[in-house]
Amino acid sequence: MIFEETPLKNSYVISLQSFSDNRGWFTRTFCKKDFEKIGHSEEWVQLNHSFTVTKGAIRGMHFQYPPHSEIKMVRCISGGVLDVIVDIRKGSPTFLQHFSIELSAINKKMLYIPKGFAHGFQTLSDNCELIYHHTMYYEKNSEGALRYDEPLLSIKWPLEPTDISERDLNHQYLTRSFEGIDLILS
Ligand SMILES: Cc1cn([C@H]2C[C@H](O)[C@@H](COP(=O)(O)OP(=O)(O)O[C@H]3O[C@@H](C)C(=O)[C@@H](O)[C@H]3O)O2)c(=O)[nH]c1=O
Repeated sequence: MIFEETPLKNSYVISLQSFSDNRGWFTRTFCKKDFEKIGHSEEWVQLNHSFTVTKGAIRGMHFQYPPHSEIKMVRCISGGVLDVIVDIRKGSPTFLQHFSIELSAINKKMLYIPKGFAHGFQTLSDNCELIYHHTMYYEKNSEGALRYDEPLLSIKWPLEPTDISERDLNHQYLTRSFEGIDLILS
């Protein structure tokens, strides 16, 4: 596994190393020892899997408020997505900056998303499947979100949005008073 820190401190693009032969390939997607090198010691307590039918669909930008802030790791196992994270850590030098990367079944890249980030993606093909690892249990009442079209973020989605959930269309725009997530409370 190769870990490359993104410009947003503590978030990583992880490239997997595949062993190929005539049968196909084999790759490791998690190793406690390797992840300890980037300071990861928490347990994954939930694994989730989503399927999105339509190319151009957007899901996001989601996070959980403290004390349920979580580390997330995402991998696309069918199709491809533009995956986007936004730094909403209070006091962070990269506060409200975002990073995006294509994750696909072909490139097998994973994104490691620390606490205090919002996450979302747009599908670049039909029939996209994503696998998520989470260090916190899903807490409906702690869900938070930014809008995918938030002007303070200026995320450039590559495709015209084709499908967005009612919930995601109803998130509020940020106000200038938004100071971010205080991770001391996590
Ligand atoms: C996220 C989640 C949802 N649910 C339920 C709530 C709801 O009835 C149904 C669908 O939920 P949502 O509409 O929030 O699904 P979705 O919009 O796909 O939410 C996901 O979006 C991406 C961007 C993420 O980063 C994920 O962590 C997650 O928030 O599944 C769970 O039971 N457990 C979970 O962990």
